[in-house]
Amino acid sequence: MEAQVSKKLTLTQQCQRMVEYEVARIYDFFLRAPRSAQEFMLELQRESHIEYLTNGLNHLGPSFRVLDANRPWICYWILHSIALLGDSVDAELETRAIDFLNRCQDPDGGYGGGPGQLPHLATTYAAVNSLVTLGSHIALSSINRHKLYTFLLKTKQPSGGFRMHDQGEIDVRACYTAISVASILNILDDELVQNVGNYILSCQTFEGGIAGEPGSEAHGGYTFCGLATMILINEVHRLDLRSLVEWVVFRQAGLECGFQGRTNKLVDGCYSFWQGGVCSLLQRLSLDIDEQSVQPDAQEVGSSFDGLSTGAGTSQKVNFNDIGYEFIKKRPSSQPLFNSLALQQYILLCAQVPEGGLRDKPGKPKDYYHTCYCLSGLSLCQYSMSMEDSPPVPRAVTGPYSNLLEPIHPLYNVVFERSIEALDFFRGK
Ligand SMILES: CC(C)=CCC/C(C)=C/CC/C(C)=C/COP(=O)(O)OP(=O)(O)O
Ligand SMILES: [Zn+2]
Repeated sequence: MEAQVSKKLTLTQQCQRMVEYEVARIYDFFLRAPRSAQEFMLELQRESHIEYLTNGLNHLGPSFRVLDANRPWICYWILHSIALLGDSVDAELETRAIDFLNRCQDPDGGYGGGPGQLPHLATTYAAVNSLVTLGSHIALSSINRHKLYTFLLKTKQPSGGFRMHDQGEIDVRACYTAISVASILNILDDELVQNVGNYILSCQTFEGGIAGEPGSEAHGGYTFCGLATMILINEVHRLDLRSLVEWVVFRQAGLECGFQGRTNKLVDGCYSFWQGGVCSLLQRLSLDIDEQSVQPDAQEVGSSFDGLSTGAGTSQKVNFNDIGYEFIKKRPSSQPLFNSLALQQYILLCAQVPEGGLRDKPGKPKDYYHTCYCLSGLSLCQYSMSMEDSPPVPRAVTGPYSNLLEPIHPLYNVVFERSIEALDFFRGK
């Protein structure tokens, strides 16, 4: 009887078995295939992806009712994916996108999910990142920064957290989206930063990862948001970085070596960015992690990462708006914290749909969200072994070197060059 009960599989275990079977089938086919077929399977189908994405943007008009409260997100996922693929939209589509996002901008600041909808932090982040990705003077100057700052202050809570929207939920996503847009727009100040670090700290769990809110389970999406926020407000040393490293390195899992979002859950292509992003940020923090290892109390003292302030125990006034620039100057440790080649194989063989678009895992349909975050993760992998200013060496890129994507700024997840252009543009404001 006991033996029978123990053989019963939970739903997650049953799904895990089905995915394992499907993944084993794909890898078996790949390993037995002739070299030319293997090369094809590992090729990024750039043209098909661009076609799938451009079609999506063309259909984002008023008749596009699916995900109606999410249209700035669809814009961001598509525009960012196209930019990662080294392409851009034509002038007419660009003008339509700017006009549409402008109609989502609330007269009192921030962006809603569609024209006339309540401003929301998540769609504000998506709209700002879309406009930064478009990058033109018209796109960047369409953002009303003064009103946006007022909106951010309205969402700010005394606990340090932010509310997603008027009467909305308070969580780590809200902190990240608020701080990220304030940072790239050069409007981040002491008032917005006040107590944010305490809130994020209260969400780091016993496992080492970060949860959406205090008392919840550590999750890759929130861990990226929490870690990026702590870096942007110059308080990353307050996290327990060693336990964060230990948590994230074990999230690359399964036969397929993709990332899972949380312990004992299934691998999913989108975590290539959320968890891959955590690894990539931590790779640039290796000195701070070493410091915590030799001096466990470094967390408590006012140290912050080098290049911005002095060492432990001293507190020097930092210009928050310089952090986006300074962080990427930090030399990453030469080795990534995860198996980059195996993750690239997962993305290309299992998450890529050769006809265009990327997905969570075999058996799931493609969508713009997974296309965006699988490609963002693939880009992180490709550049994970390269030093500043040098292109990746061929052995760092799985498949042909023509698979190479544009690099991203790991704190904002916009194409690197556009992020610097936007930082320069708003610095002068
Ligand atoms: C910038 C921004 C808005 C970031 C959002 C970050 C993000 C992806 C958060 C994850 C949310 C969450 C708890 C998903 C769990 O879904 P699930 O239970 O279906 O998936 P799982 O089994 O993989 O955990
Ligand atoms: Zn996913």
